[in-house]
Amino acid sequence: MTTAVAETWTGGDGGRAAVAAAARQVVKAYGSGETRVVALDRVDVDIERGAFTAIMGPSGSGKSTLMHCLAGLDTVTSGSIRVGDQEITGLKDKKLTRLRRDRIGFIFQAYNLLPTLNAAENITLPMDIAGRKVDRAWLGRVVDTVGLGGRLKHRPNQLSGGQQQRVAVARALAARPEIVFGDEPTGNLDSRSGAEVLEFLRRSVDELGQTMVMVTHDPVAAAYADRVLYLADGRIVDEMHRPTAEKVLDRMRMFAPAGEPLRARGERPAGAVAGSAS
Ligand SMILES: Nc1ncnc2c1ncn2[C@@H]1O[C@H](COP(=O)(O)OP(=O)(O)OP(=O)(O)O)[C@@H](O)[C@H]1O
Repeated sequence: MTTAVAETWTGGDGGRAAVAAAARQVVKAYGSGETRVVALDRVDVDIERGAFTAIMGPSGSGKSTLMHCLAGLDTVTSGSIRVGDQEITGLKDKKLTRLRRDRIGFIFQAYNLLPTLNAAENITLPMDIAGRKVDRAWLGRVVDTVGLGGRLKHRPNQLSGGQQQRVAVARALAARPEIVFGDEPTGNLDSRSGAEVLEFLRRSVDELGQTMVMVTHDPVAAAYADRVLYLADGRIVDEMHRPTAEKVLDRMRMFAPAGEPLRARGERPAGAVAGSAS
């Protein structure tokens, strides 16, 4: 299988597209001549609105590239990307920047919080910079959902890693983006803090109706999603609905290149130093 597309483009959600983002025949190649690398090879995918999608696959299979192309962080070599109803392929930098700012949220492995600002200020910073009014009622719900109520006046260095990542999650959700993309959002956290953050991501989908897309290597993390897409050599080779960690691990065994060690949360490949595993 090389496609993961929905049967219909729009649903009954008041005319809003049921598909939050889509890729059609997307090719992304880096370099040229002998050094040309095809990171995405004619990928078709629909990201369902209001659902939690995980993207998995071996190292180098194109997970981050797919996420970056869907989020307008990178351009495609050919094919097209839509966010909602808008074709973003070919948009000029300024328009892409505005689209990312207004419609997309990001959570990265590094929390990227400003050390001099407290949690509340970090959460509203992107909106303050954009000159957007903060919707206090919504912000209250987001803060409750990620469980930060008592810590809003704390600076990042007064918070644990898990709490800092929750601030980053709240920052991503605060502006009510159409989609939140996470690149290994729990990659730097111990399993307990990671589970907390994943539970908040799940709640943001269930209770706030957020659309979430997460790149992960971790079958336990992927089990929080509604659907897992598997990439190999730049193609979508499989997908799974209602995953469990065991089923994801079994599927990973099927697709792991010979000799590549499989990792579950907390396990690191031999010789890796803490924090270096991607
Ligand atoms: N800027 C770049 N220049 C050249 N090649 C690149 C660049 N970015 C990615 N690639 C190549 O594209 C392929 C896909 O990379 P990508 O980072 O998307 O994989 P990934 O599945 O996210 O890997 P990992 O799990 O290791 O993060 C790899 O072969 C990678 O070396």
